[in-house]
Amino acid sequence: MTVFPNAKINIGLTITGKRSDGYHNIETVLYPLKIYDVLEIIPNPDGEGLEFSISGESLAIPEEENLCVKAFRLLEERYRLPAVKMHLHKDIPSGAGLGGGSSDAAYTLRLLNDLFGLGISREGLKDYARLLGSDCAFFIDNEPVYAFGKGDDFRPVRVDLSDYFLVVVMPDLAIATARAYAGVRPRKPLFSLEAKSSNPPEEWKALVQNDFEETIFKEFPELSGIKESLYAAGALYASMSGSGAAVYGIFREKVHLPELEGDCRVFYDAG
Ligand SMILES: C[C@@](CO)(OP(=O)(O)O)[C@H](O)COP(=O)(O)OP(=O)(O)OC[C@H]1O[C@@H](n2ccc(N)nc2=O)[C@H](O)[C@@H]1O
Ligand SMILES: Nc1ncnc2c1ncn2[C@@H]1O[C@H](COP(=O)(O)OP(=O)(O)O)[C@@H](O)[C@H]1O
Repeated sequence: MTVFPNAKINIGLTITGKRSDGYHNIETVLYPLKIYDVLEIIPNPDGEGLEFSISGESLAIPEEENLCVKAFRLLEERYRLPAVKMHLHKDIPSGAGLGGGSSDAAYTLRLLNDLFGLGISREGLKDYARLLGSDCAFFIDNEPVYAFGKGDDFRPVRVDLSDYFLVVVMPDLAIATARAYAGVRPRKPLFSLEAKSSNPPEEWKALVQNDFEETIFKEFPELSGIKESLYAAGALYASMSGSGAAVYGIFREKVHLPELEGDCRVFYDAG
């Protein structure tokens, strides 16, 4: 069976404190994007365990560190899984703040559960996903949410970008999430992102900000340049997603940005 793990953006992100487990408490809105990887899992009656293969965008990690493989191992320890072949085709850029690896992991859990009738509930799948990464559980339901705590507790929000045109720009650089968190000083939120995100995107520019931008834009000024280009092209709201490096713009109308396409991957109508 083949499924299409999708990406996400963060709409606003406040880092409110450092936790005793080394993670940070955050407040953010997670919103699914129409940018996809491809994941196929089929039974492999002549094989043993997991046969994993990968194509597309290259990842500089060994197979056992791939989040799809980690998700398989997590369930393999707890359930009787038949031998499978799993193929992942990567198109979602990595180190982008688009959650591609987390989505691959969540879709692996969902697909194994469906294929082999494991009977794991939605909440059970989210609990397994939380073991694989803070972003991962979001992709089980894949609905817009206000995320808090480590970023893996959720409440539904009324954010709907389906009438807008979303552009996601990924420059040729990757940012490691742990390093991005290490550079940020936590702060108290000025207002409730949960409440403000239900205001229309036209009002977000003055209200909704991503705390990672301050430090990451200093290190990579080209990202701030991309955000300015998106505003210059008429974006109602533009921001870096999560810990970067992707920057997105929300537009009222369809746009084409050839000036950004030379140095970056540009995804149109991604919302
Ligand atoms: C920043 C966010 C915003 O949605 O996403 P990305 O930009 O990575 O997509 C998330 O918080 C990332 O989630 P995820 O990418 O799953 O991170 P994890 O694997 O859980 O953690 C990677 C590392 O980031 C740091 N980390 C992560 C989450 C958190 N609330 N506090 C942290 O300090 C920790 O150093 C951890 O070791
Ligand atoms: N299937 C996967 N796809 C992408 N990245 C993966 C995957 N498995 C493990 N990783 C690792 O996870 C990290 C990035 O995860 P990803 O969710 O794609 O990006 P981001 O944290 O920028 O949203 C990278 O260090 C990458 O090596």
